[in-house]
Amino acid sequence: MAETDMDDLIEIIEKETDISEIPTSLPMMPVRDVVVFTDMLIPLFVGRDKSIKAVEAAADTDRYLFMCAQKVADDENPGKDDVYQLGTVGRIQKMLKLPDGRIKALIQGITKARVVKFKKQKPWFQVEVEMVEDKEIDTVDIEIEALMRNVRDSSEKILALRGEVSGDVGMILEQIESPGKLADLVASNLRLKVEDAQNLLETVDPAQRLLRVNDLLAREVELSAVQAKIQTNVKDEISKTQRDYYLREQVKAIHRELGDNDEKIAEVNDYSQKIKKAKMPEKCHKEALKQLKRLDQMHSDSSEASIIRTYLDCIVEMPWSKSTKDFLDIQKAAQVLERDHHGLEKVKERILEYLSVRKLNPSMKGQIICFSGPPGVGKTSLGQAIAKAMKRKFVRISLGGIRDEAEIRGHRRTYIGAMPGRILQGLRQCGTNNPVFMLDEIDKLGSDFRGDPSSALLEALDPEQNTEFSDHYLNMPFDLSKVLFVLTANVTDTIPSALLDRMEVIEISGYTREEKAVIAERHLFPRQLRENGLIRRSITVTSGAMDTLISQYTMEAGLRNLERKLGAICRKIARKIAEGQKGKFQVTKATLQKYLGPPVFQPELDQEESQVGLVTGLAWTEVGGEPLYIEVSLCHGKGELTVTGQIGDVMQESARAAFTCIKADMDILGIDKDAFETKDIHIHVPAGAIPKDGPSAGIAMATALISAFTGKVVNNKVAMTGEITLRGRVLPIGGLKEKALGALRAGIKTIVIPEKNKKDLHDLPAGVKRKIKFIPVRDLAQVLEVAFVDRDQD
Ligand SMILES: Nc1ncnc2c1ncn2[C@@H]1O[C@H](COP(=O)(O)OP(=O)(O)OP(=O)(O)O)[C@@H](O)[C@H]1O
Repeated sequence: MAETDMDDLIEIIEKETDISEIPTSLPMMPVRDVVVFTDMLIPLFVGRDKSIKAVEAAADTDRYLFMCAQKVADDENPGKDDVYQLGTVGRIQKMLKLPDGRIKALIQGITKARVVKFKKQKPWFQVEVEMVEDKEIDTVDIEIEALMRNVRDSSEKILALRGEVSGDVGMILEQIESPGKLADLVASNLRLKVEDAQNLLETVDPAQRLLRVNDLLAREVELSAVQAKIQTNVKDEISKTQRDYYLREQVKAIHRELGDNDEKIAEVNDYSQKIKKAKMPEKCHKEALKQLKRLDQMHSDSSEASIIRTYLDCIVEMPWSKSTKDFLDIQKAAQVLERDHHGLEKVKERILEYLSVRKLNPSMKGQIICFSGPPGVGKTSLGQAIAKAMKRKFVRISLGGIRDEAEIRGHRRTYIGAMPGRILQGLRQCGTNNPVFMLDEIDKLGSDFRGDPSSALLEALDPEQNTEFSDHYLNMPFDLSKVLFVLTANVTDTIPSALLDRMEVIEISGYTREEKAVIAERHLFPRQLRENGLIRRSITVTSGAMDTLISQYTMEAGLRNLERKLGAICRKIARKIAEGQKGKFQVTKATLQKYLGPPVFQPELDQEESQVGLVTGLAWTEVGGEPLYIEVSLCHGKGELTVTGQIGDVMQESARAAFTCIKADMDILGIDKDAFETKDIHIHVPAGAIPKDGPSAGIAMATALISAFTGKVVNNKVAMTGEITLRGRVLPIGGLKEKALGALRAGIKTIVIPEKNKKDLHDLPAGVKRKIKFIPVRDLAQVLEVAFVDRDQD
């Protein structure tokens, strides 16, 4: 195999060889990839067997060798037709046998020759050749001279473009005067294709050959120029990349100096992802991006940046488009409500109606339900049950004592420590935009110079407005229309009327003893057992114990204290078990004291005997209904009326009205006419420290006054409620159910009620109606018929 290293510049051997001395029968060596020109000194690696043999045969004789190019470079064993007939006779100048069997030979081209005959096959090709000489040129004319100069220039140009030093070569080229030799030297260095080189070799006219070389050179110049340009572009590209890298590093350094480090870049990226994920409305999305851009341009340690960060955290966590799927299986919902709550039929029915409408009309505008009733009657747990039934999330916030509008609507972002309002905070916490949202204690909402929270609440609750609820902090509208608001209140009178107007109030009054016993047995006690780590089987509370627990250890409309007391019993038993005591524990009426100490309430005590001037009224307070005792005393004086016992204006007026009423009718009532001039009248309503108000004690006060003036004894088993007019008419009152339950708790057997309240009896639990006698009255005379104790009976 022959290889050439074209970068080793071939030397010009000027020494002339006598061609006639060269034998015409020569060993032939096919060479690939290269055409050997005359006067060319070429190093060859000879590897193929036949070629090695040919070189050895030449070396053994006079070192002449015929070299011709093979037509196909890959051909390992070319035949006579696979090589060009015209080649070059060369002379081996040096040769070296390499350890791997190959030969390295330095061969000099002497003359061109053509194969005349392929001789008998030896281990190598032996050929008969005839020498081919160049056409003679007599004189080098001007045209050839110009051509030669051109060729020299182009060669130098190429060398320069290739980045090779041209000094020596330029000199050598300058020294060559023969156009043929110049053509051969340049051609041998041009990295020509074998066909092109062979073509040149075969051109025997030196001028013609030079012309061709010139053409090839021109092409080569162009190629080299393009190549050089590409190279420059690549270099440019590399240096541009380097420059960019350098600039980027500088920008990074500047950012670092400004506090914009990698963390900040990561933070900004993180926020932009989160903003995308939050799926907020277009307008809000724009605002969020605006704020993010501001953050990006800020020093990350600045206080403003931390404000923006808190703001972005808030808006990306808002449930703009996250909602739970409503579950509206009415029967299942009924089961959930029934399982968690005993009684409350009307309330449950209303809730199921609501769910049914929602099922038929999913786009129904959010209605506002308000549960009103004393503490511990299950308002909150009903709200939770609604959420459970609909499979919605449940949020609860308490509005008690809120006076600042910003609590509802949020602070403007300019305030330090500004936050969104409680409604949006609640939504952010629960993570969906359609929870059951309970606003507790709406009746305790206040207002002062910091604004009116109820008006902000109105905007949040009103289905007409709340699609675009604007929170000051968020500073963008948030749609609250999917939220199911449930409000709770103890009384409805203190709820701002604009709010009250928009809600559907569902009254939940207290429970009777029987109801409490059932609820305690089914719900409260099992829960307390669970919470205290006890098993049901190990403890029993007898019904007698439960009854005493309800009547003597609690005095409430709801169930909170009862549950607390049951908890106390469970804790005591838990301790015993933990200390190693075994067996079953039974809580009876007799052992109850052991667990809870002496009874706290003695309901019958206050009214042990009937007296003159002492009447039992009924009050309706936030904690339910309860007896209200009215005392009247007469003492020596000038007819002055004093009313005490922390009573409000309305009650004061009611006392005056009652007084005037009986004064006007004193004859009929049998009151001594001097009594009003000679006696001072004092009406007192204990307990004096608790504020009381309302007109419903009117008939009770009138009765107490009459009793005091006439000396008639008032039946202590009769309670009364009703407003009185100056003409002695009895007007209706509110909260009859609560009052009746309170009276029952206090052991009252008869209640005098205004006739117009007769319709409310329908709503009373059957147990109450069974145990209490209700006497509807139209005027004071009818009240008195019931109120006074028959002396004979007495
Ligand atoms: N009808 C009922 N059936 C079963 N459990 C009840 C019933 N009513 C109330 N409860 C239980 O009584 C406890 C007190 O009820 P809850 O906390 O709902 O009262 P509330 O009316 O919301 O009181 P507040 O007005 O003070 O918030 C709860 O544990 C609740 O489960």
